[in-house]
Amino acid sequence: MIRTSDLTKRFGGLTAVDGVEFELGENELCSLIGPNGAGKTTFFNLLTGTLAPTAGSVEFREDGGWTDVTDDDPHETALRGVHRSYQISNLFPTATTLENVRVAAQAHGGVDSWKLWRNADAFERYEREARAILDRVGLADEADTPAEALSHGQKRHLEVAIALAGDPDVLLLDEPTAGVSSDAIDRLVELIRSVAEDHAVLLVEHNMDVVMDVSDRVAVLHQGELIADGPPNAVREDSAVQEAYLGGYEADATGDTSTDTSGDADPGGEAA
Ligand SMILES: Nc1ncnc2c1ncn2[C@@H]1O[C@H](COP(=O)(O)OP(=O)(O)OP(=O)(O)O)[C@@H](O)[C@H]1O
Repeated sequence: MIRTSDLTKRFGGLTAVDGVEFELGENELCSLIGPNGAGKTTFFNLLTGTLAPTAGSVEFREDGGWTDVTDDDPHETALRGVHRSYQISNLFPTATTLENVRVAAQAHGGVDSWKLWRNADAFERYEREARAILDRVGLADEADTPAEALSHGQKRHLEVAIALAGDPDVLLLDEPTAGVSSDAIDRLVELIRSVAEDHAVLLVEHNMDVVMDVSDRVAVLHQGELIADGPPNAVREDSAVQEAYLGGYEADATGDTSTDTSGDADPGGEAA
């Protein structure tokens, strides 16, 4: 669905993303992992057009061929079907859960979607769409709750709902489990799994139990370079990956999903 060639981003003398060749297939769930500062967020920002690359290209698959979207801005990439959730909450806090999703669905509908006085049915259509999405992400009972009153885990579900409201083909999820309690993580993992059944998903995640559990593929960035890309088990055994990032990680046989490899510099998100 989306691929990069020699994708590079430099900030002054620092190469944050270094010649990355990457491809995400239809309905594939790939996790992007790596230590703090490895370049994961920068890579996301290059895919969505939030940042322009120093070199290389981004292409998106549409109409049976590849379209060069390297110079697209975030609005253009969103219209093509690339949507992301954010590490830092991007919600309207005082608006209800339903309104947050309805506004996102309406925004995707384009300029005419705001001329609701011309089309009385449009408002209801977007609201119906929003309710169906809330149902899918398990927030139907919270439709009238202000976003700020949701639990931390529910807010992460709402962020996924907002991304889904853009009717994406490719979903980029930026640390969706950050700061979420372990019982809420199980529900979030189920949601990620379900979303990946009909979307291509690229997941940035520090919780290795989650990564090993849900991913079809794992890609590893280290100092901006893609040092491994393959099935979870093969990547876990890879000696370069062990050295750069996974040193000491072993899957927890008890199913405890608390393992977090984000390192000391950043505990991986806000408190629960
Ligand atoms: N706008 C910027 N200007 C200068 N340097 C930047 C900028 N954005 C990121 N960097 C640097 O680029 C490198 C990669 O950062 P990035 O945020 O992409 O890493 P990351 O893998 O997402 O880290 P984390 O896991 O902590 O979120 C870091 O050294 C960071 O300091």
